[in-house]
Amino acid sequence: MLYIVGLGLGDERDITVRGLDAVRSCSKIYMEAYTSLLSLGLDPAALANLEKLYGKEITVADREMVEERVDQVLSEAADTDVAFLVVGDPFGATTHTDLVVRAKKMGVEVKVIHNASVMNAIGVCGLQLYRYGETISIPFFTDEWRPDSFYEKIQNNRQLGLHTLCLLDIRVKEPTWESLARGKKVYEPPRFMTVNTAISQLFEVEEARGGYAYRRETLCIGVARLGSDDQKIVAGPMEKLLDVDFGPPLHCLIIVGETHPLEEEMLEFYMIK
Ligand SMILES: C[S@@+](CC[C@H](N)C(=O)[O-])C[C@H]1O[C@@H](n2cnc3c(N)ncnc32)[C@H](O)[C@@H]1O
Repeated sequence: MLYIVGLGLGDERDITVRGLDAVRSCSKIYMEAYTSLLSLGLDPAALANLEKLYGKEITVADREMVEERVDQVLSEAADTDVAFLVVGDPFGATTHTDLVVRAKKMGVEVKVIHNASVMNAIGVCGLQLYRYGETISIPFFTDEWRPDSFYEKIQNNRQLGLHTLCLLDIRVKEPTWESLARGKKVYEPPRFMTVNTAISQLFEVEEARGGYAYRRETLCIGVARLGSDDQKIVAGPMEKLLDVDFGPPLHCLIIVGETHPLEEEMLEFYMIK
């Protein structure tokens, strides 16, 4: 059996009771290591805390490993119980549908144990979840690569009066271009996009596109470390959020659409002074 277990957004104790029972019953535990800090091994204390609470050794599985060795994980799951841990919910934003499809094709039974995701915990900002449009991802711009296809999506959402959740790039274990050309991979240091970088990139795109999807005064909400004890949520005009220090990752950003009076009342609590 393959258990795909959501860990939630806070710390190791956010696992559900059902998730913990499943993990403790498994003989092998993998953890997805490309969409969150906790699982990145960048915080060794967090990993040690997980292992201590779960009473199991955890193999951190980076994107390369999941892509290249998934069949090995699935063969193990055909013979014994294996848990694959995902920070947040297994189907929140980074879907693990491909893993489920492959498992099912190999005849491996799958059980999913859900948890909170950035996609629903964001409700704490006060904007109603059913008034969001398409979620977008903002990638880091480089000198050669400045993809901005998210712009049309923001524009569509805003034309419909809907809010836009922007997920911000995480670059972990990315090989440098030069090392790929040389045929021997050397990895870039890990990077996480801040709310500030996301806003500067959005301004750059807006300027290049002629400017009508959003403006410097558009109301936005910057969110950092959602679900943890030190989460930070600040609402205000986009240009003012540029100067706010949101602290350590992970960050995301909301471009606010048309608001309902109750949404506005809640937003007041987060408004920049
Ligand atoms: C691809 S999603 C991962 C989704 C995860 N499986 C879940 O269900 O929450 C990763 C992006 O979501 C956002 N994110 C995830 N966790 C967050 C948190 N605790 N606080 C703020 N943003 C977060 C960041 O922008 C990050 O780059």
